[in-house]
Amino acid sequence: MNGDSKSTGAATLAGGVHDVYGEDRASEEQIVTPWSRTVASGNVLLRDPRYNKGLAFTDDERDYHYVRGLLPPAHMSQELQEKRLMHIIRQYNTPLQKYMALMDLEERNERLFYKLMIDHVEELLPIVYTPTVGEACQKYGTIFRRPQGLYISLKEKGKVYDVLRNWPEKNIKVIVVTDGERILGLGDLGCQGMGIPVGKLALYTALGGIRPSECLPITIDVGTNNEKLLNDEFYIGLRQKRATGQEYDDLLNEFMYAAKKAYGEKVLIQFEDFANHNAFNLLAKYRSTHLVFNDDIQGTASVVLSGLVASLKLTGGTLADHTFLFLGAGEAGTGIAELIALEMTKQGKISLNEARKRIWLVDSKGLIVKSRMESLQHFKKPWAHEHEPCKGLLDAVKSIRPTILIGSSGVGRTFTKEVIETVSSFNEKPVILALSNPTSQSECTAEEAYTWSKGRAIFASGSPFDPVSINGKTFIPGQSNNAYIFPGLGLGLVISGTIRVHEDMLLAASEALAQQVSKEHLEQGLIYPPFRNIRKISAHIAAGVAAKSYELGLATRLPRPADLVAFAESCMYSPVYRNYK
Ligand SMILES: NC(=O)C1=CN([C@@H]2O[C@H](COP(=O)(O)OP(=O)(O)OC[C@H]3O[C@@H](n4cnc5c(N)ncnc54)[C@H](OP(=O)(O)O)[C@@H]3O)[C@@H](O)[C@H]2O)C=CC1
Ligand SMILES: CC(=O)C(=O)O
Ligand SMILES: [Mg+2]
Repeated sequence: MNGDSKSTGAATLAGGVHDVYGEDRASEEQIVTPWSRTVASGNVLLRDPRYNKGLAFTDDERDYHYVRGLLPPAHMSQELQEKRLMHIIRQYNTPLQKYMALMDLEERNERLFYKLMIDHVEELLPIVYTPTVGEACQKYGTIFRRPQGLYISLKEKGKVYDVLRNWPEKNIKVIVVTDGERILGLGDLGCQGMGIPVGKLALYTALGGIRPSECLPITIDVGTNNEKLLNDEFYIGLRQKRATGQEYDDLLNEFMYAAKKAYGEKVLIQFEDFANHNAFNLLAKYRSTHLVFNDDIQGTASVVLSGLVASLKLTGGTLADHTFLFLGAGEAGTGIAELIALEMTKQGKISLNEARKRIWLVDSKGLIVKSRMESLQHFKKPWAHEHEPCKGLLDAVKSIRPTILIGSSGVGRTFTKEVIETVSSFNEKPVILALSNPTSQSECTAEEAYTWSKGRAIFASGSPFDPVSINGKTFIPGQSNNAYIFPGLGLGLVISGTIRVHEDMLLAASEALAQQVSKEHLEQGLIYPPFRNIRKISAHIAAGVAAKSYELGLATRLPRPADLVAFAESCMYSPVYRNYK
């Protein structure tokens, strides 16, 4: 018995605080009981990030909730706090310091964090999301302070449901899950991939309006093959090589069914940054039993298709009039290719086979052609057309003569001067998308695309680039990133009570996004609307997705709201401080 003052004779410790539960006096060997109050008032209220509002507590609130004296006497509105925080964040020298400051803020004051994110989305997105989140994942063990999200490792096999029940929130609507094997274009970061689900879910709230308490970031830790991490004393994950085969499948399966048991049939599970040897299989296995989608395959496809549809207004022609060449034939590349082909079949009298013939992909071994069929992974086979082998991208560009060039290889600086000059030599307005993240892995920079194409490229990239000035003309590069799609897509699925994701919903999301591109945007060479309008954009995407879901009979929230955009907007989380009684 360690907390009994009678037995020890010491009723107080540490400046007179009554140590009722004995934590302070317990020696390191003694066992203590973790304990916390359940009603948030006083110091507990101030330290609860969901309810804390710092100096914005009114005098009455300070009285009623026992915080008088726990705060300095001044009052500060949320707007003034926001101004102060932005000032502090802008003082930091490096993006990683800003990232850490923002994560600390989220831990301290959730509403203020989201107010900042929403009001300064263009400035803060590159911090909380790509590219900075990539660096944060690489250094996650070193910068680790408090855990965010739920870790399910091989050690939890057989207990996954219990682990999910440990999460403090019970009403979960969206899970983003990774196993950390393909984090952006940075490869296997093991357990440190947690930064990605955390970042994606912050965007679900800030960009898509899903309540923070309804979001659950999860990392499944099956080990890592990253030697550097395995030898890093600060690594936070299991120190073993990745489990594969049955052992991997069993843990994933246990997780998928435990998630449904814990949160219901309609919990949305977004697969994120799995390596392609698992990603396609997981999607195929669970798409008919769970509400799932793979962001890298499907979300990316939807955002890229949207940008391409918008770009047709600049280049002319229909999708089927274009020739597409991808560098990278993995999740992103083949996912985009499939959706483009599907859209072509919907637009015209063209078969899927005919549509696919307009699309070519290059992988690490060269152009995907028929003669390679035997050795190709299943997701590449539909793209193996009759053609001579081409070793590198440049040869493929010369031979295929694409009108649209898309980078999805995860390898930086692969769109060389020669590649861009060649593609620009036979296109008045070449469409060039350098999708790979983070910035270091981008196939080219915005400046390179505009300079080497002599200002003619219609360019967008996965990670943001600043505007570029060439010979007095300013070019504004767009960001082609699935962050435009998944928050609105998820919102649409959640508010309509959708039970399964259908490809037509991805097309609906894509179309809704393309509709937000105005004439003025196009005149500036932009094929995506600015992120600053993202909440409105997300509401439109959500409405498009929900409408499609009702049409397909997959929505369970009845009756169908008449005005789905207004309904989506009304469902969105607002970070404005609430009054407490
Ligand atoms: N902008 C956005 O919204 C998104 C961007 N991405 C980015 O796209 C990139 C790829 O992701 P993902 O498709 O999931 O990855 P995958 O690993 O599934 O695919 C990568 C592909 O690139 C090929 N590749 C690798 N190196 C080379 C090379 N030197 N030359 C030619 N091809 C090469 C691989 O070839 P092989 O098959 O032969 O190994 C593979 O086909 C990442 O950087 C990721 O961050 C992903 C999703 C969304
Ligand atoms: C954006 C994204 O999902 C990726 O790069 O993996
Ligand atoms: Mg991803």
